[in-house]
Amino acid sequence: MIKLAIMGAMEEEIEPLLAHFENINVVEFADNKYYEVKYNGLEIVIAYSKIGKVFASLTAATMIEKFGCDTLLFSGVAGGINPELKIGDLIIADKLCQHDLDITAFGHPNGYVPGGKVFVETTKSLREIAIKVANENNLKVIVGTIATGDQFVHSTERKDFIQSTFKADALEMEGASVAVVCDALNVPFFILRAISDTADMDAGFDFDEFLKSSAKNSADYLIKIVKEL
Ligand SMILES: CCCCCCN(CO)Cc1c[nH]c2c(N)ncnc12
Repeated sequence: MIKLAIMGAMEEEIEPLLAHFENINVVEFADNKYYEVKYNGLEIVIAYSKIGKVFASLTAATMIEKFGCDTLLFSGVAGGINPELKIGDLIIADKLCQHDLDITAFGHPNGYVPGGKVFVETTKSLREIAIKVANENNLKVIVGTIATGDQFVHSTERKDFIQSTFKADALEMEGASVAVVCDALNVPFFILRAISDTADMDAGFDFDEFLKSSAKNSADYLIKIVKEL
């Protein structure tokens, strides 16, 4: 029997998820709120971390170490890099990296530190369930690389650096840290994002306009996946 963690970074990313549940028990811990529900015979813990890699690491580790979750699904929005990704489109990460982790001064590649690895792969079996659900629901999703960093990217210069350095298809601010935590703790995980902007000079405006609708796209798809677990 799996105990499922469902995580987002912002309240707007989990609000459309919480809407599916009732009898929610709220646990306050480490400056955050964890929402416990039962659904389809599953025990689920839902939380939003707050923005950025540090908060996301704290929440992912807490859901696993304190709440005993043994599978983690992330739902949220992202900036699109791959021109195939339009606002509202869905991307499933097959691997993730940290675009702002940089000790290149010592000859190391971008995104690498000793003992770490540039790319962390997500769990294949969870991706396969997600693809099956997408096919059954006629949903267009792409599978690709997501780059994570502690900055809201709103310039083609930074976007182009991330694309050329990591061949990333989308970018955001939490996924790779969730990946490192789950990988280290041996917990299967899945990262899903819907595009809210294209990380260029219009990113801020587009993000404000499309956060809600894109977060709902991601959440609605995630719920369909949860039903298959
Ligand atoms: C109040 C401002 C909240 C920004 C949080 C954005 N999330 C971070 O995970 C996703 C995201 C969407 N578009 C992005 C972009 N262009 N750069 C970085 N991250 C993103």
